[in-house]
Parts: sequence; structure tokens; C-alpha cells
Amino acid sequence: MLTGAGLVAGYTRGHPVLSGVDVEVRPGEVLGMAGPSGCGKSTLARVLTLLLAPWAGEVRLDGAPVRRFRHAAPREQRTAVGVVFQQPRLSVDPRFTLREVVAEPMLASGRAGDVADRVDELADQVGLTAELLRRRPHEVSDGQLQRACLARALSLRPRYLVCDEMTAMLDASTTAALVRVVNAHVESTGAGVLAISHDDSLLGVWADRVMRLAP
Ligand SMILES: Nc1ncnc2c1ncn2[C@@H]1O[C@H](COP(=O)(O)OP(=O)(O)OP(=O)(O)O)[C@@H](O)[C@H]1O
Repeated sequence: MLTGAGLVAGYTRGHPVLSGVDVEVRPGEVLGMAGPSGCGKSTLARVLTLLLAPWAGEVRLDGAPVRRFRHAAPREQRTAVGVVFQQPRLSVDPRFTLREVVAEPMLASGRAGDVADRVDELADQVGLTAELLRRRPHEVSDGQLQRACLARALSLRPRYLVCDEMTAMLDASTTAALVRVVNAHVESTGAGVLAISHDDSLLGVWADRVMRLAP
């Protein structure tokens, strides 16, 4: 289970964005997270993906407390939680081909050998052709780039996946395709998912349970 207990976090001293938030992402389930704009959903996503250290409270990953965040977090904990953000263009290196985008976590974690095969397998899962993998971000659509970001997030087979408004910029058919990919990952690996969205109808069909973050 990926849990946050009593999380307090923010950006400016004395002005917490999260003031004592409890959250439990269970293996094999999609937990939806809704709440008004600015209430701290993305901030909670950053804490649970170990990208932002909370001021107080505790994150636990399958029972083990997370003691260090960002680059200081142990690799085993960092790679256990994948993340996909709303705006794919802000989360990829514009010089990379999509193949390099997808391969990046595997290369950074020192995996050798079967990286090319694994990229092909992931591309197939998310619906990217070999030709699209050769292109760079400015040569593909937002939806195609988000498919690459999802493939990248799944590349190390994370036990948890945080989707922060993953489909907010996408059309209905791409949204449905990406949700199917995430659900297939849950089905085949038993991963737990935190799906953050302002779209109640999406969460209604996607999430097993929905939590509302208070403003
Ligand atoms: N990097 C940052 N530096 C300073 N303040 C920030 C930063 N990121 C977010 N905030 C502030 O923290 C608060 C919560 O923002 P957050 O992005 O977590 O909300 P959200 O619920 O995800 O909103 P939305 O639904 O609009 O994306 C907002 O008041 C925002 O202005």
C-alpha cells in the first residue's frame, strides 16, 4: 500500500497547501482524487511520487517509511511509483526521440540488454508505431506524446502509478485508450493507481473509489 498520513506540505513557509491529509492507495485498485482547482491535488501527487518532501506526516511504501525525497530517495522507492502529468511537453526532453523518452528510466536505472525490446513492447501497449518512436516531441500530437509518457511511467513496472490529470488535454478516444492501458497494468501487475481528475464522469467510470480533497 502507498499511504500518506497526516501530510502537511506546501511551498511557502507558514502557508501549507496540505494540512494533515490522509490517503491510502491500495494494490490493485484505482483511487480517484477530485477537488476544486488549487486545493492541492498536484501537491499531494508530488509528495506521493517522492518529488516533494512533506513538512510533516509520513509517506509509507508497502510498509516502509519514506525518509528521503527527490534525488535523495533510495532508487528502489523512487522507481516503485510512476507518474504521468497533465502536460506531456513539460515533462520530456524536447531533444529526445519518443524511443529515447520511453527508454530513459531504464537506461538511468542501469538496465541493459533488453531495453529496445521492452520499448517495443511498451509502444505496442500504448499504441505507438515504430515510425512515431523515431519522431521528436515537436513532431507528434499531445495525445501521442502522452502515450509515450505513459509508456515511460510503466517502463520499470511500478507498483503504484499516479496519473495527475493525465487525460485533461486529450480527446475522448485517446482518454479511453490511455485508461485502458492503465487498467491493463493494474490487472496484470496488481499495481495501485491514484487517478487525479477534475472530471467526475471520468472518475465515475474509472475509479473504484473516489476521495475528495477539501479546499
Ligand atoms: N511550485 C509552486 N510554488 C508555489 N506555489 C505553488 C507551486 N505549485 C502550486 N502552488 C500553489 O499551491 C496551491 C495548490 O496547488 P496544486 O497545483 O497542488 O492544486 P491543484 O488542486 O492540483 O489545482 P488544479 O486542479 O488547478 O491543478 C495553489 O495555491 C498553487 O498556487
